[in-house]
Amino acid sequence: MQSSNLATSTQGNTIELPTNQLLNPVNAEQPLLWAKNLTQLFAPNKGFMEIECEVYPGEVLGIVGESGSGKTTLLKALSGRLTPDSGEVLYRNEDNNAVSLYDMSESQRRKLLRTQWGIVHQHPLDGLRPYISAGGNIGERLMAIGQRHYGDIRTQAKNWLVEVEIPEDRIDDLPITFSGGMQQRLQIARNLVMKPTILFMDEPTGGLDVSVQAKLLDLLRQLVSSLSIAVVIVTHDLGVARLLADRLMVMKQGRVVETGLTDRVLDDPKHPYTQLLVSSILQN
Ligand SMILES: Nc1ncnc2c1ncn2[C@@H]1O[C@H](COP(=O)(O)OP(=O)(O)OP(=O)(O)O)[C@@H](O)[C@H]1O
Repeated sequence: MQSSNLATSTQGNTIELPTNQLLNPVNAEQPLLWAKNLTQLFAPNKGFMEIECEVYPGEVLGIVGESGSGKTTLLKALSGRLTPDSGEVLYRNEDNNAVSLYDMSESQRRKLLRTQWGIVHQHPLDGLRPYISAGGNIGERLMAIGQRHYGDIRTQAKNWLVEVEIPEDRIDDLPITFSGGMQQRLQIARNLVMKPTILFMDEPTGGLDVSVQAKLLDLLRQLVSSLSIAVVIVTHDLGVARLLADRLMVMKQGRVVETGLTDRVLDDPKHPYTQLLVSSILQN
């Protein structure tokens, strides 16, 4: 198992990674995050049931399924934002200890989310502070992990704007003056600047025009692979899943009906529901 604390960014810059991030996800043997018998039901068949899943360091896990199958609710529970009815979510922390997300205090969980994890929402303004500058949106996350040097923070914010293809002279502009695609790229920069161990994304390209979607997907793919971050991405778009995910979990009515490597699941689906999902894409 190889580990390193340096990686090359999409712009060729060297980016420092936390020492607990592994650059060779395929050999990572222990999950970073895992769920045991996780259930959350708002009403019969509304939510998710008896979920068992693991996320390994550096891998991209895609959660796919039709609208209403429970993907977003599951993502919220996995990312510490929704206490489930029953079951456990465990996380391997920086000391290599397994900690139970919902046994922590609310403030410990919030701190974990602020300092070690990233969350990219479908609607960028849900994940940005609209009335502080673009640079401030990025810098705030660095301050959350204890950085205090204003000059360094501004330099890193500028580098990340460039990384996500936003002109650096927009650093003092408010996100509300940005296009939807730029806002989404800023949200991604805000989440990646503190080098999270896990990034949770809910339909990150969902609200964007098709041409903007393609560019953003390409950028995401490059960033995720160069930083070797573990990602859990919810999408109903199998094209997005194919492009980004190493492994897929297919959900139907709150249950996981199939899991496997992305190419296997999409090219040779075993469950009739997955077969239906895949064939409906092929017919479009
Ligand atoms: N807070 C809530 N209270 C009651 N019902 C809810 C709540 N949140 C979600 N649901 C219901 O749970 C089910 C699963 O919703 P969820 O948003 O997780 O599905 P999804 O697969 O992400 O769908 P979509 O792709 O449309 O976002 C839906 O029937 C939804 O209406």
